[in-house]
Amino acid sequence: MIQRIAVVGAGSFGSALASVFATNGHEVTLLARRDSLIQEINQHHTNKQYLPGVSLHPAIFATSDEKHIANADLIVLVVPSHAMRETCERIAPLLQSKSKVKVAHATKGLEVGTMARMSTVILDSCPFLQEQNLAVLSGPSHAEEVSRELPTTLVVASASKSTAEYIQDMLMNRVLRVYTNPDVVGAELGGALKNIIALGCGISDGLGYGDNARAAIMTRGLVEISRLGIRLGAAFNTFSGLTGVGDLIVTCTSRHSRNWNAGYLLGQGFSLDDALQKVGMVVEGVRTTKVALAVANEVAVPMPIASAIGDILFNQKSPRLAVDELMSRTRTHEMEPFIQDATTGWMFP
Ligand SMILES: NC(=O)c1ccc[n+]([C@@H]2O[C@H](COP(=O)([O-])OP(=O)(O)OC[C@H]3O[C@@H](n4cnc5c(N)ncnc54)[C@H](O)[C@@H]3O)[C@@H](O)[C@H]2O)c1
Ligand SMILES: O=P(O)(O)OC[C@H](O)CO
Repeated sequence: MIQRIAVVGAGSFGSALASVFATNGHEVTLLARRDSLIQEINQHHTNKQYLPGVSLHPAIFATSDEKHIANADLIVLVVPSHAMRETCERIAPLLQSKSKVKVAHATKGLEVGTMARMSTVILDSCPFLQEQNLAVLSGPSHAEEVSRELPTTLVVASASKSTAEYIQDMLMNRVLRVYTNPDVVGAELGGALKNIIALGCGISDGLGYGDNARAAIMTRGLVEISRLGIRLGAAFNTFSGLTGVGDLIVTCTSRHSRNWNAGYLLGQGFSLDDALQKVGMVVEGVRTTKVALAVANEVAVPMPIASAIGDILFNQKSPRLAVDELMSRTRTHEMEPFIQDATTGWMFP
């Protein structure tokens, strides 16, 4: 059945998702802020700043008039994490009489200050919404490829199977395969925390270190983010799925990745401000590093790689020194949790 979908945020991923929904025959309104972009999307079906060389589906209707949100069957929020609360607070009055509307978000970050996941921010600012109607879109899905209809997989996570399946049904097509998952916490944390590790891989590549170093950062980085995620309530299996290792692989190895590119520039010697300016799109990993380190400290989860990245980002530590320090940490076992063997002294998983 044709559904009315309002996509909020006309950056690279909002535009790509709007195009998928429109390709699948749904009625799509794309909420953008700049008049020039609205005209460009409606007249030329492009978004050259964020998706150069891509043709968006011509049926997408772009507007800045948020009243359109009130008529939607599904609202998809694709704004950066730092804009999620103000966006939700602004649209809340439009939704108050529509407590049953379905809301999904595709934002991969954590809120600075509250340390909250995005679904918590949405429910905090729109308390009349029902958790059962909320979903998270995540997984390895660079906008540059989704918008060119290159084969991609996504996960829609929701506490409600029927909400997840409703959105799965609207998104799936011959080039987009969508899985459902009940683990909202895991999907949100996997998507947000992998950005920290992608910054680290970019830094290592920017320093001129090789494939061995990148593989080490990805693997040990996955251990760290899973450890924190599980401590915060995520399911272990989610970190070995598309929203965990899948998204980690794509973000740590792709030339499209905003986080990897920002890290690469830092490794090459650019300042954080210059690196962010050069990337020109949202680099969620920077704020997420700050939040993750604060949370990890609170729950006593060790995150040596993330800490080193935090020192490079916020304490002007030289990337080369940070790598040297990581390499010379006290020797340890690979697997955990460990059980001490009284006879041999070895620890076994
Ligand atoms: N780009 C991708 O491939 C991709 C894929 C999956 C998920 N995501 C996630 O989607 C979210 C958006 O990323 P993106 O890559 O589309 O970003 P982007 O940098 O391409 O675009 C950001 C958009 O947000 C808008 N924006 C910025 N500040 C805002 C504010 N204060 N209020 C309202 N809107 C604001 C900008 O105008 C722009 O339209 C991020 O959390 C990102 O992690 C991105
Ligand atoms: O380009 P990045 O690094 O922001 O990553 C985008 C998506 O999270 C990839 O799935």
